[in-house]
Amino acid sequence: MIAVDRGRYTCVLSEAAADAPVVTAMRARELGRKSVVVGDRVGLVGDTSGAAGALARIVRIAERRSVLRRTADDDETTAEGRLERVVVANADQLVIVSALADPPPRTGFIDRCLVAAYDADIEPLLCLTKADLAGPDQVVGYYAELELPYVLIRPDSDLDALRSLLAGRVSVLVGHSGVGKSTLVNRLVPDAARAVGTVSAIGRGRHTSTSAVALPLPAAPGVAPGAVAGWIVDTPGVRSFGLAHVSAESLLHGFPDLVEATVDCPPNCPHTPDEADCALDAWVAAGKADPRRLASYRRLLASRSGEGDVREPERNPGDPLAGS
Ligand SMILES: Nc1nc2c(ncn2[C@@H]2O[C@H](COP(=O)(O)OP(=O)(O)OP(=O)(O)O)[C@@H](O)[C@H]2O)c(=O)[nH]1
Ligand SMILES: [Zn+2]
Repeated sequence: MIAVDRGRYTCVLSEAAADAPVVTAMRARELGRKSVVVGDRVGLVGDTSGAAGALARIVRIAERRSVLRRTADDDETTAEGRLERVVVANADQLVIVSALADPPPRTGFIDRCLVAAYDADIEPLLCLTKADLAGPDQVVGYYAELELPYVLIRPDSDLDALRSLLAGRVSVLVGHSGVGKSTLVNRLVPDAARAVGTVSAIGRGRHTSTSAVALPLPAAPGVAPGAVAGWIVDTPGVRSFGLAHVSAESLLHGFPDLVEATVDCPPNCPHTPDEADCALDAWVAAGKADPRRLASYRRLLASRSGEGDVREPERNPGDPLAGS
């Protein structure tokens, strides 16, 4: 299933061929409350001809290989805020799109995405755009301990390195407004607007859609005409990942440079700043991890439990990369 709009699900009958029939379907009643999300492999019955006006029914959702989730918001005070949502099923990779300038990179956001990726058990890839405006050293330095793969994007660069990392996989792209995600999607899938526009379920082009949309990456010309080189899932509606559904321990998976320290924590240590025996403070004091990393982990911890300053909107001068 590659797109959904107002109860109409767009499905492709083959994920490997660019010209595979596209079928519009609705949920069958027997699915109960189970939601169908982009990336789901589904069983279809009824009219699967893909002819104009034809409507099939989704009767089955295959077991998911991975589940990328978010809590809609960190706001515990509203029903919406506590709602856990599946964003995409069966993704292999989370591509975190961040500009190096204009807007400046926000490691709080990147850290949040990393936690979501580890929680979903999919691989993160840092995609640093606007490399023509600023160098990557600060951001890359911050993640030095993580062996986080990254690619640099500038307007005139070829996208070969990125394309090879996307090849044969389902990759979800996330990023703040203005980082150049649309520009990148349009470069990767030159007919993205048209491709999505022709899918009746979506309406008039991608900008009318706020939910995730999967787009087939065209194979390099001459390599395998008509083949799909991989899929990217654009997530125009996802501006961040609320992490209320992730436990404090799981949250640590996004911080592999801190995990080792916690073997010296007392049992059930909450790892918060007011926990006097938390071993994380000594770990950082001993120079074994960057203090900004611990600060970021604790900001995410606090945002989860509804305490503290969740958004951290202002960049403070002592911590030029902070903010989520
Ligand atoms: N200098 C520079 N500008 C870029 C680059 N990529 C995109 N831009 C510009 O950055 C602005 C924002 O790009 P978009 O692609 O619209 O950003 P977006 O992340 O899709 O933002 P939304 O459309 O709000 O979701 C546009 O004016 C682009 O032309 C880049 O690599 N270098
Ligand atoms: Zn601790």
